[in-house]
Amino acid sequence: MRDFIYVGQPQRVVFGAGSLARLAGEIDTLGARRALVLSTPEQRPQAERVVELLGDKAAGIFDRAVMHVPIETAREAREVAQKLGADCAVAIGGGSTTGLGKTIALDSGLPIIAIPTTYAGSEMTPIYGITEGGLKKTGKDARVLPRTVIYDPELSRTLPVRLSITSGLNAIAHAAEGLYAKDGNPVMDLMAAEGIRALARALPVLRQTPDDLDARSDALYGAWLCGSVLGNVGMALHHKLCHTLGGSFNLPHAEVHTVVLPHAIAFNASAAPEAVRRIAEALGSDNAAQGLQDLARDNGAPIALKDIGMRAEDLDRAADIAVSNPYWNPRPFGPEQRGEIRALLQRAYDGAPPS
Ligand SMILES: NC(=O)C1=CN([C@@H]2O[C@H](COP(=O)(O)OP(=O)(O)OC[C@H]3O[C@@H](n4cnc5c(N)ncnc54)[C@H](O)[C@@H]3O)[C@@H](O)[C@H]2O)C=CC1
Ligand SMILES: O=C(O)/C=C\C(=O)CC(=O)O
Repeated sequence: MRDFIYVGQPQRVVFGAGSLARLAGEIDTLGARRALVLSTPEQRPQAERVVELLGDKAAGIFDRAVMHVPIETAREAREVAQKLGADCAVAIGGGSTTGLGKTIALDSGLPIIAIPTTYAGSEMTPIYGITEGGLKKTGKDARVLPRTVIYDPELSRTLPVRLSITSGLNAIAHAAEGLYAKDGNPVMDLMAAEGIRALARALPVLRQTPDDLDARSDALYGAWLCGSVLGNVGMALHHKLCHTLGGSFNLPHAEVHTVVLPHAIAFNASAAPEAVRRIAEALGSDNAAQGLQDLARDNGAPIALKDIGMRAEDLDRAADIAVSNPYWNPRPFGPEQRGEIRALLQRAYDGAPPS
């Protein structure tokens, strides 16, 4: 019998090839006048293109976004926004740039327009992350949810193939865990299954032809759906393991998601059989966990933690951290399950088949 709570998120989403051209109109719709444009150093040329498009609606560029949002960078960006008299920020880039925008919004309330160029999905969530003194903390706050999101598949054409695949699997992870979230609902289930389907279809095409605009559009559509799921329901074991490995051992975000996901899904398979059946169906596979590892490996993405910078001697500490403050999960993974989580991490480290 159905029993759920659904809360819609107040966001405006503009999707389509060439939709970057609608940015100035979207700033008007927000009632704003001067935008600070945020980017990573690598994406400064895209930020400059935005400034050119905006003319006198551009207050300036802050191009120092980096992964996991160091608090010093967030403070600096906030000061620059204030000094330049910006009344909104435009974040053009992946999760790192969107994350920087979110930390500005957290204190200042400055509205954010996100223009995602990866498939991380942060633009659809009220989740923020910030790193202080080497420790990353995450939180949820409605103030950080971007007010407007412009999805222009043209902008992701330059995303390197490896990051296209791993970022797509980062998105799939949001949907996969959404299907067994304790606060899930039928709308999110539909979005999750459709998001996984779209990405599973698009990624092999992008591996072969990274410039294919239809596949870029399909992947970004999947990222929107999967990001929406993450924004609406809770995270579980998989995200906890990735936050532990990324935050405490500085592993690359999308790659960690890619490697860990098959193992987390295998761990949860007996406790959430219907969710896992739906993941497999959306992947077009008869085994969800193996289907996810195949999707990664067949498209040139890493499947072993040892290949993305993890050290064998850190596995014990990773298991300790992960079980010390667990997220809700359909199969418990607190201190009593430490041995099972350590074994899961070993399989992920080795790149073994999920079991
Ligand atoms: N709060 C949330 O809901 C979520 C937050 N995140 C956060 O996002 C961060 C990771 O974001 P990602 O998108 O994986 O990577 P990223 O934003 O760090 O981008 C990785 C690299 O790719 C470059 N890049 C991005 N798009 C490009 C394009 N179209 N063409 C060429 N280069 C491009 C960037 O400039 C950067 O150098 C992490 O800090 C993670 O914690 C990720 C997912 C959800
Ligand atoms: O793991 C994810 O992809 C989702 C959430 C985060 O990364 C949290 C953050 O913003 O750092």
